[in-house]
Formats: sequence, structure tokens, C-alpha cells
Amino acid sequence: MDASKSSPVSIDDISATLKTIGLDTVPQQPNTYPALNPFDIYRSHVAELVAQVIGVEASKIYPALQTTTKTDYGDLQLAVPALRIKGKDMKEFTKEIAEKFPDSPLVLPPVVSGIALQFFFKPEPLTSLVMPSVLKSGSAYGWNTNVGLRDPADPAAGRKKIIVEFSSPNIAKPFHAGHLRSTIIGGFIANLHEGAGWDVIRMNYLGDWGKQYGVLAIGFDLYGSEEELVKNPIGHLYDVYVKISKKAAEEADLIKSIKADIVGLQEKGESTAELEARIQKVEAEGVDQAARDYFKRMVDGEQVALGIWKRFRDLSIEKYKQTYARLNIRYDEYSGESQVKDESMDLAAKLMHEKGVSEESDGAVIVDLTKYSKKLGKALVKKKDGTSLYLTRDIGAIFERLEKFKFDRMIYVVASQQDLHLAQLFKIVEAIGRKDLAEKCQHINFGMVMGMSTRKGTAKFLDDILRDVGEKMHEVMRTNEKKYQQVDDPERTADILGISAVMVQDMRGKRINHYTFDMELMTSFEGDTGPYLQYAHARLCSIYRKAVEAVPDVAAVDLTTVDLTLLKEPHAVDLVRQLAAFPDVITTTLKTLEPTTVLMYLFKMAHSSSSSYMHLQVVGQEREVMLARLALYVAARRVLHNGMRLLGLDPLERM
Ligand SMILES: NC(=[NH2+])NCCC[C@H](N)C(=O)O
Repeated sequence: MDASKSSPVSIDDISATLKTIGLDTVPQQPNTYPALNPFDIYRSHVAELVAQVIGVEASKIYPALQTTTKTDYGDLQLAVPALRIKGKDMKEFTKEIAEKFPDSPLVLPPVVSGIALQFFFKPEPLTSLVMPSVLKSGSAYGWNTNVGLRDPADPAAGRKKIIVEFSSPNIAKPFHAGHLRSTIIGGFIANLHEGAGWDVIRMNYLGDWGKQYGVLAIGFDLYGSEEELVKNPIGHLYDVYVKISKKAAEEADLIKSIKADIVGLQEKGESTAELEARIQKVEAEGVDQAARDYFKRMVDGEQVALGIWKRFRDLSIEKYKQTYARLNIRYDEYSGESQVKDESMDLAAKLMHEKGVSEESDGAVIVDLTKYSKKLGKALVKKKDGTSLYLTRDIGAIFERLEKFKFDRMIYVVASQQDLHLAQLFKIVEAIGRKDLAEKCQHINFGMVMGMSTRKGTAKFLDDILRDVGEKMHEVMRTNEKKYQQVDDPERTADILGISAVMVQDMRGKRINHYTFDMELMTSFEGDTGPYLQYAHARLCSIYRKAVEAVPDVAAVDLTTVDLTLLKEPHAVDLVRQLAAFPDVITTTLKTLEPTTVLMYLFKMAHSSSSSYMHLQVVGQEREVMLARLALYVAARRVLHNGMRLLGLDPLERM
């Protein structure tokens, strides 16, 4: 987020504007931020007026004032029963409040709709409050950095810390749709908290440990190429892994068939010694045993074994970093299963044992979670041979992270297929007696992606997907040769459009929903797509460019000083109402952690902008009108830009 570069308007600015409207004090209920969120002013104001009418404290009315789903229903709505006043006929009471509601400089007389009151903001004061706020605040508009403060009354107490763990692919395995979704959603959640003033740690927890890394090392010995490894580590290691896995499978098949032969010989009463010896030889020389031995050397900390593995890891990370950069993502920490220390796991094991959480079963250690809830089942935490598991490493990691970062909150962005795994993890932490820690943690899950394939086959790597969608966008761009000529760097633009297409398709629905990866749909400029949002942004940029081309001195005008009372038309008013809602949308999003909350808002706002162009032209208008409209479009562009950045998109100026 670039929120830090600009600073929001001050409460003094707001106070001065309100005075000109006829309000001597800034309406401000506790824990609200009138300088940062126009809706806070209106909610406080309406609450105070309703309080006068019905004699209930404004602070009790405030929370009942809700935003609406459609501007046709007003800007704020009050469901009168939510005030919990007893012994009244609600319909009558609603009418009564409406009748007695005093004249307000900020809102129109309330509209009665059954047992609800609809409040519409008066256009002119709204414009005078919101427009300067957007224009002056710039990249800070929408953000309230007080949210992340430990104590809003005492900024010196510092900021709250959050770990967002996301993406977390497995080395030498495909980067599948689940990792892609985790990357997109996690990046968004990290941006969201950063914008809200939290101290954010972005963490990638790689799958980089286990016997399969022994398999990989053996495979590299047989099939690896130093040159390929350096050139394309992720792809090459995957190829090696596929080859060696095939060999291992063949060996397993061979053993199976020898065993069948042995049974045959036994039936005939003949000697099986020769075949038994063959099995032993295949096993002893086979991949499986070699991988086990190799992994044991890694576990024992043998430098040579670890050295090779570390190279695989380092090269993969380096390559991942480049891909993440295309998605505007960087990490503060590349951790991983390999990084969890034995001591942490031992300590957790000791605690589990002492608290009677774990028990021995057949030489292994398990945790029976059915006593808390049937669906949590029994979880294995130590194998018979003493080695750790995925779950064991997560238990160790949670304590390590607490120790290292002292976080206030931690979010795991992982597919819903792992609901059980994370539920088990949190329950075990709680059972150990660390409910406090479990409560700081949250699993943010998401549904599956269906049919994710590139045009050349099934997608395995993020880069392939991005390249494919980028190429498709390039084709689409070429269909308009004239525009195509004006784009500075078509390759890069196509790349960004492709990435936007993928990301927006991913974030359109609620996280938990499954969706189908649909290349045609996502790359279309029509409908609620990434390219459409980019187009809407580029169009707003072009309005400004064209105005400056037509009237060059416009470039020097400070748009915060223009006559905003000229923005009277319904389209202008509607757009201003949308812009006013942005900070509130972010506040809501901090609760839902749903990218779609932001995205749907941006689409609505972009639609409002585009339906305005016909009615509110800029070039060719009388100067003051031109400037006022230009200010409106610049403000709209700013909000779209801020929203797109939050989602992790790179807003394009031309395309
Ligand atoms: N702390 C965690 N378990 N995070 C999720 C890791 C995801 C895992 N690497 C996978 O690909 O399935």
C-alpha cells in the first residue's frame, strides 16, 4: 500500500466545511473517525437527531444505522425495531420519528419504508465534504490507520502485529489452484491490514521437508541437470520428481510381481529363496530405501545432504520471488516446514503429554480430539519411527512464531480441504492450555477452482498460467490496431491485464465458493472482469489527458479549489455518493475479509462513472463546469486506483 505517501484531510478541514454548511460542531460518536470516513459523520449526526426525537442516547442509536445495498434505498437506513423500544406499534413509531425529525443541514427528511427509515444525504453538502477529502487524501483516502493501533487514544503504544501466512507451495510439486487462490486472497488480506495501520508480516510457509526431498535428491543424481536447475529450478525439479517417482513406482510393481511369483512357488512346494533374495536386492538398491537413508541424513543434519536440499530450496525461492513480484507480492519471511526446530516440536510434545492431551498408540503418539468434537477425529502427531508429521510441524511452528514475532493475530490462508487440519491444530493448542494463543489464530479458507488448464494442457505452474492468460490478452489487444499502437509497452500491458483477469475472476465470488477457471470469460472486457476494471481506470485517466490536451493550463489547476456546487446532475450526485462510501466499504471488509466486498463496490462505482460520461462531458464545456467535472473524474479515478491497489492489481493508465 502506498497509503503512507499521502495524508488524509484533518478534522480541522472537516470542521471548517461543516461550519459553512451550518453545523458548529463535528458530529462524532465515540470511536468514530469523521475526518476519515464521511459515513461516520452522517451516522453520528442522524443518531444525534433521532436521539432528540425519542429521548434515547445517540450511542445506542448509532449501531442501528446501516448502510444500504442500493442507493435507491437511501444512504443510511434505520430499522426501527433494532432500537429495541418496547410497547410501541413499530409502523406508527417509525412514522412518528419521521414526522418529528428536525430539519438537518446534512440529510433530507427521512423516507418511511414500513418499519424502516431511509436517510438520503443532501447532495451539495455531501459533495463539499467528500470531494476535497478524496482529492487531498490521495492514496490515503479510504484508509483508517487508527484501526491497527494497540490503543487509539495512545499512538505511542504502537501498532498491532499480524502474521498473514499465504501461498505456501511445496517445492518440486506443482503450484496448484489452491496455492494460487491462497496467494491472491492472502496478498489482499495483508494489504488490507497494512492499509489499516497494522504491522503486517507476510509469511510463506513452504512445503520443503519430508521423505520426498530425499526422493528428489536421489532423482537429481540420476536425472538432474545443473544447467536446467539454474535456468528453471521449479520446472526442472518437478520433472526430476516425476521421473524418480516413476522409477520408484516401477520398483514397487516389480516387488509386487515377485511376491506373486513367490506365492506360486509356495503352492507348488518349491524353494523361494532365490526370489526372496531378489526382493531384498531390489529393496536395498531401490529408490525408496535410498530416499529414506537420504532423508535420515538430512534429519541428522549432515552437511552434504542438507547442502543439496538447501540449493533446491534457495533456487526455488528465488524463482518464486520473481513470479510473486509480478503479482505485487513480497514476503517478509520465507519459512517452511523444514525450518521448524526439533526443540519446538519436542516442547510441544512434552506439553501434550503432561496435559494428557496425547497418548501412545501402537508405538506412535496420537491425540484423540473426539472428546472435544466428533468431527475432529484422532490425529497422529508422531510416527512409530519417531518422525514428525505435517501437523506436528504446524504445532511447533505456531509456538515458534509467537516467540519470534509476538503477534496479536495470525491468519492462515489455506484451502478448505484443510479445514480439518487447521481445526485440529487450533484445538490442540487450546487443549495444551493456550486458548489465548488459539484465539489469536484464524483459518481463512476458500473453495476449489475447477478446470484450471492452460491451452497447452493441464496447468502445473503459476508462470504457465500467467503467460497463457497474458498471451490471450495480447491477442485481444491486437484486435484494436489503433489503440494498440498507442500502448507504450504492449507486452507488459498484456501481462498486467492477464494477471488482473486471473485475480479478479478469483476474487469475484465469496471465498468459500468453488468457481470454474474460464479463460474466455475472465479475459473479456465486458461484464465484471479484471480487464473491465482496468479499462474503467484507463478511461478515467484518458479523460484527464484529453482535457489537458484541449486546455493545457488545466494541468496547473488545483482541483480541490474548483466550484463543486456545479456538480448538480443526478449522475454526478450518484457518483459522489459512491465515492463517499469507499472508507465504509473498507471498514466492512476488515470484518468480512472478503475481497468480493471491495470488488463489487468497485464495479458499481465503475459503472456509475461510465454511465456519467455521456451526460457529464468535460472537454467543450464552460471552464468552471469543465473543472468541476474533471475534479469528479479525478476523484473517481483515485478511488478506483486505491481499491485496485488493495486487491493487488496494477492500475493501467493506457491500454
Ligand atoms: N501452516 C500451514 N499448514 N499452511 C498451509 C501449507 C500448505 C501446504 N504446503 C500445501 O500445499 O498443502
